[in-house]
Amino acid sequence: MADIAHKVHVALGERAYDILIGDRLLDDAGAILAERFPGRRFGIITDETVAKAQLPRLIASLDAAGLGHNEIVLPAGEGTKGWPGLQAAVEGILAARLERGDLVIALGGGVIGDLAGFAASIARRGMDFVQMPTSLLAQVDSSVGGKTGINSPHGKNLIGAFHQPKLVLADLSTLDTLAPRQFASGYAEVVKYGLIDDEDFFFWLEEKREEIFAGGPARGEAIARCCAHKARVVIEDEKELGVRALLNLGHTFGHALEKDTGYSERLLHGEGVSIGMVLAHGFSARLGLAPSQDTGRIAAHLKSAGLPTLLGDIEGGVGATETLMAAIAQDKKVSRGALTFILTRGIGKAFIEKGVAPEAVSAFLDEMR
Ligand SMILES: NC(=O)c1ccc[n+]([C@@H]2O[C@H](COP(=O)([O-])OP(=O)(O)OC[C@H]3O[C@@H](n4cnc5c(N)ncnc54)[C@H](O)[C@@H]3O)[C@@H](O)[C@H]2O)c1
Ligand SMILES: O=C(O)C(=O)C[C@@H](O)[C@H](O)[C@H](O)COP(=O)(O)O
Ligand SMILES: [Zn+2]
Repeated sequence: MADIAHKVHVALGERAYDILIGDRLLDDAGAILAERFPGRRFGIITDETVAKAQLPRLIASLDAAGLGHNEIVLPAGEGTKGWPGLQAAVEGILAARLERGDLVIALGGGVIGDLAGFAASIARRGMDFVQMPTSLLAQVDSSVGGKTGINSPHGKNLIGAFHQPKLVLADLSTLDTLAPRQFASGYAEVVKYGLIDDEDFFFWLEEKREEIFAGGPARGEAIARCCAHKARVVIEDEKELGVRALLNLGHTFGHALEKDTGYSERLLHGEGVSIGMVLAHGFSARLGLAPSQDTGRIAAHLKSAGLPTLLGDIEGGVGATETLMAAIAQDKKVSRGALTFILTRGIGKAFIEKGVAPEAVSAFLDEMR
C-alpha cells in the first residue's frame, strides 16, 4: 500500500468524508475503494489530457481489485464546464447503466471535479461520487467542500448544487505530468488561504515557493494545510451563509475576467484569482482599509510564481469597465441587488463587506487600466 502522508477529516455529520493525500495513491485506489465501497461499480469521468496521463494507472488499480468500471472521457479545458459537457457526463453515466448505488469518480482538475460532481448530484436524482484531483488547484481547493456546477453565458458557476464527495483521494505523483502554467494557476488558490486569515502561512509560502514548485516535501505539506483550512471553513458553513464567502477572495473580479475572456485558455481560473486578489487588496487600500505596501508584497509573490497580477497582463486585453461591472452584478454573493466583496485590512485579514457601492468599484477598475 502507498503511504497516506496526510489525512484530513471533513466532519459534516452524515455527509462526513476523508481527504487522503499521499504519493502514488492512485495505484492503490482500487484497494481503498474496495474496502470503503464493497460491491459497487464506478463510472470514471475524466478529460482527454488526464486520460492519457493518469487514467491507465487508475484502471489497472481497479482491475487488480476486481472492481467494475466505465470511462467517460470529455475534452479538456474550461469550455467543457457547460451544458453540453454536463449532458455528455450525465448521458454517459446512464449509458453505462450505473445504478443509483454505484459511484462516479471525478479524475482530473477542477473542471472535471465540478462537472462530474454536478452530474452525480442529478443523475438518477443523486449518486455518490469520489474526487480524485490531479491538478494542484483541485488538490488544494475544488475537490473539497462540495461546490459543484457549470458555467453559464451569464456568469461563472451560476448553475450547480452543493453535493459533497464520499472521499477525496489526492495522489501527489499525478502533479508530475501537470503543465507548469497549470501548476502556477493552482498556486494562486494556495496563496489565497494565507491572505484570508493565515499570515504565517503566507510568509511560509514566501520562503518555500521554490521548494513547492520543485516538488520537495513542502509541496505535500502545503496541500495538506490548504485542505485542513478549507475543511475547517466548510464544516463551519457548508452552504456559504457566512464565513465560507471568505474563500471567494479575489473571485468577484476573477470570475468577471474569466467570463470576459470566454472561459478560455487566455485566462485560467487561478490566473483570474491572482489578478482578482491583487485588485481586492488594491481596492481595500484605495478605500483606506489596508496598507498599500501589502498589495505590492502580494503582487510580487504571485509574480514570482509566474502568475499575472494586472489587468494589462491578460493576453488580448479586457472588455470595457461596464462589461466587467455587468458580470460582477451576476455574482452569487449579490443580495437584494447589493454587491458583496471580500475586502481586507492587510495580509491575513480578509473580511466580508456587504453593500459595496458599484460606482466605487467601477471607478477603481477604470484606474487600474
Ligand atoms: N468547486 C470548488 O470549490 C472550486 C474551487 C476552485 C476552482 N474551481 C473550479 O476549478 C476549475 C479549474 O480547475 P483546474 O485549474 O484544475 O482546471 P482543469 O480542470 O481545466 O485542469 C487544468 C488542465 O490541466 C490538465 N490536467 C489536470 N491534471 C493533470 C495531470 N495530472 N497531468 C496532466 N494534465 C493535467 C487538464 O486536462 C486541464 O487541461 C474552474 O472551473 C474553477 O471554477 C472549483
Ligand atoms: O469553496 C468555496 O466556497 C470557494 O469559493 C472556492 C473557490 O476557490 C472556487 O473557485 C469556487 O468554485 C467559487 O465558488 P462560487 O460560489 O463563487 O462560484
Ligand atoms: Zn477558485
